[in-house]
Amino acid sequence: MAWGSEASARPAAPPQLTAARPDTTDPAVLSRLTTLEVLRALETSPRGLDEPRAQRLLERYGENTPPTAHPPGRLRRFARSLRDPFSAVLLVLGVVSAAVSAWATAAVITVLVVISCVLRSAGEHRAERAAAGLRELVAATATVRRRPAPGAEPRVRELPVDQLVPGDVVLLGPGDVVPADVRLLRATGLTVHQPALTGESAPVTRNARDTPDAPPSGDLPGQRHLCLQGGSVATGSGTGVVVATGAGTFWARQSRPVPRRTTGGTVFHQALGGVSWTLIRLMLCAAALVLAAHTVLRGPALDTVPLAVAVAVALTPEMLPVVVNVSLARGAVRLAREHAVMVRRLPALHDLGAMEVLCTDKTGTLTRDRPVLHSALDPWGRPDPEVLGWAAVNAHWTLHLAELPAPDPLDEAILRAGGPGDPDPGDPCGRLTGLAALPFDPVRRRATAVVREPDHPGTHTVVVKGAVEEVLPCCTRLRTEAGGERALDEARRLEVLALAERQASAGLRLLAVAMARRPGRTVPAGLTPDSAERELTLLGFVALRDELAPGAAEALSALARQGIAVKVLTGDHPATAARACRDLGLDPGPPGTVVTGAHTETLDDAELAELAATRTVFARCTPAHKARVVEVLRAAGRPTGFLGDGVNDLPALHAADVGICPLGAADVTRAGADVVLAGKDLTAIGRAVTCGRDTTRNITTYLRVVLSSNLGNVIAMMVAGLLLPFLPMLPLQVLVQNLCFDAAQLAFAFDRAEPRAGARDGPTVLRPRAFTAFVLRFGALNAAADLGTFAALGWLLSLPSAAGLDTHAVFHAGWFTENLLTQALVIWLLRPGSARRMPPPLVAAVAGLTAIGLLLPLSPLAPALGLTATLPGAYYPLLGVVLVVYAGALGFIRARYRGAISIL
Ligand SMILES: Nc1ncnc2c1ncn2[C@@H]1O[C@H](COP(=O)(O)OP(=O)(O)OP(=O)(O)O)[C@@H](O)[C@H]1O
Ligand SMILES: [Mg+2]
Repeated sequence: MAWGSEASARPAAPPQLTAARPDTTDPAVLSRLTTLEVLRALETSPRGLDEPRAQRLLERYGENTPPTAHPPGRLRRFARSLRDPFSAVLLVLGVVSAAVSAWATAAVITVLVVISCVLRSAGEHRAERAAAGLRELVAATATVRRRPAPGAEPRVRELPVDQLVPGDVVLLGPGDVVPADVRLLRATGLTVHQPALTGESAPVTRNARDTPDAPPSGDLPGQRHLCLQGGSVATGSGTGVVVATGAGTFWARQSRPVPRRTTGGTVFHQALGGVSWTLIRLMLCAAALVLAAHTVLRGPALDTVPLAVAVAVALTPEMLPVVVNVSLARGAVRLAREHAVMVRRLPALHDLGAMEVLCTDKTGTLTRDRPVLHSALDPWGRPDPEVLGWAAVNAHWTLHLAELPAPDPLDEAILRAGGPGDPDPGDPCGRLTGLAALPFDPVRRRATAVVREPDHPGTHTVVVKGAVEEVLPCCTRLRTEAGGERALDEARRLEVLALAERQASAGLRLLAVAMARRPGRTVPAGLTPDSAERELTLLGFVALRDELAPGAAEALSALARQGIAVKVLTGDHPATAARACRDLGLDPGPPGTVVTGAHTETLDDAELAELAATRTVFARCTPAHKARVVEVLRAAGRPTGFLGDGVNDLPALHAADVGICPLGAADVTRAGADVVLAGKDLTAIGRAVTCGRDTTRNITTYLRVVLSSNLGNVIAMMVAGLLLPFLPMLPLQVLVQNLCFDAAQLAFAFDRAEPRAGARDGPTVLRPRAFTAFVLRFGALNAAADLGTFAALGWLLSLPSAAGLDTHAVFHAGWFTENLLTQALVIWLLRPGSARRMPPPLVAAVAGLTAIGLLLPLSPLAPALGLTATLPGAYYPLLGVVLVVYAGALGFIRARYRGAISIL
């Protein structure tokens, strides 16, 4: 690349060996050394390392893998899974049982907790492994300058980040993640985002200094001439030498992992927390009720405590964390395999399903960001090739002088069309000399280059290009039709804006180009936007056309069908944005309804939330504007996703419940996104949403089946407790049947929701209220089936033929069998979708429950559990009748409340 070889022409510091090599990873040492000393210590130069030496250094220092915390061991993971509310509550119940000497109850509870924790930690381990595998697929690269052989000319190339070694010279540009600890050699307008390192959320300025500032406390992140691993470039560019990699970096030495985006507080965590606490409250109420009812009826008795405990345990969906984890991990793996969508944070899958609004960036996401030149116009709208020439001068010299690792697509298009950067086509070999540059940044929306023209000795020529609304206020004059200049009065200004509006409405991306010649001999020291970008003469515009991204229109219409509102938040001109929306089939609203970033600043959060609820397009947004729109939408209670590719999208990506980035996004955007689309087609978003919804639906089905059947049991147990002179089911029996049911429920994690053709589709969130009505209805039905069984058993036991049978044991065995069989029926019939097309794990669960229900009371284990082996033969036909009636009623209610079953 040209700017790489240009830079290499500068004299290099000869590599010298020092007797005692200072340790450049030591903050105290590093903060003392000059740039030259650092280069010497690392035996490198601004021309970069040669490949053979880099190989040797790689062997010596090892790979530059970002330091991650040691993956927790089995025991740690097990201990961690004890921390979830269900395990904690169960453990308390176990302790209560032990306190009243109900040892069997305490033992079964312990077994339940252990099984759930083992399964959960194993599931998490597998999910983490899968996620790590996916992360590798989106691993980043660094731009380095290396020489193929010791004497050869340096070349700039992309290198996997883990191959970097101390001494490598890296180029940093907007959107790059700082790949290692770097001492800057050059920097232009460089600002780095490093909230995790300094706690500041705004980007911090970085510049090259030969002699470092004396830091007050040896605090590396505060030093302006260093870019530390974990930061990312917000604007500008820089070249630096790697001083520490892998375990030697600042972060590794803090023995903390490079922080990722915070995961707490998303829809998923709130939803799961809400559901868990609702259930825990329900469970405690039920236990208290059982205790109170039995005490009132029979006076205080210690044996009701284990029963109350058993009821509480029976109501606890202790497998919920396991089912949630396994379902999410399976969904993520399926998305990766079938649709090339990487879910980097598993709960994001739930949040995708919950998403009600998707905010998306335009350029690079809905459009391809491969602009091609359409026209170059003077301020009056007539073709003028000279304007393109000056735009190319600006693009060429900002690239060169700022040493950007890669040109921005707009600059690339201008350079492709405008040649090597000289406005005079008669002399294309570059008579100009670049002096200084202020690279583009998304807040200023302009780029400036200062050059020297041989025909204008003693002057500097400032060339500015950027968004029309940003360049125009810097202009005081404009080119006339005759090639002269005149003052830019208010009337002209309005005319120019109207021309820009017309061009933008045609879908063109428009850049204004302006210049000024100012006296000056030397390179302007300390070039600032204020000093350079003023009193310019407007030369005209370059208009570029960008194609729509493949599949963007289909993706948007699929999202609309899925009930997701799409909003476009772009840095581009309102009219260009509105036109792109129209071309994509998204209604931008009547003319004048595009909201601008500047306008959002005049509104408070409530006003902006109101506006954001109804408007579709937000244009001329800075990164902060984008993030604020996302924040107010979220604060209004609408789960919000953000889809974007650029460094200007990062704050919004972090602010959203789910951050999604398309293929080809900047490194830092990929690193910050929860979901990465690795395929070309944007329609994968719709599929990811469907997968998220299916996963949530599986979890909800699990909760509904488990809770309705458990609630039924508890109601039946309480009613029977009031009617019978003995405990309707012994605590141990409650727990054993609970254990069987738990095992069967794991199958829900393997359920595959069926295509919901024609059904109303919408965002899915785990919401306690969403299934309370369902659970009550089906719970009552389940209780009715239990009570029917009690009646049948009561009648059988009153017959003369039953004389001599152990009434309690027969009753317990009869109910035990009925319970497991009704639970099998519930799994079979309450699952959404066709009962005939159940996946094998669910078939196995139904068959297993049936077999245990029928055979356990007949097995040698029965007496130990207080179940008898001699159920009267007449019981089975009666049970058959109860089950058939129950199944019929289930089917009836299911058909009646079809909507309630298939939709949350
Ligand atoms: N290299 C550049 N030089 C000068 N001006 C630029 C350059 N790149 C972009 N601009 C101007 O700045 C505006 C904002 O750019 P920004 O990167 O924030 O958003 P965008 O690329 O237009 O859109 P989106 O936010 O949808 O990706 C652009 O519309 C353009 O007018
Ligand atoms: Mg973009």
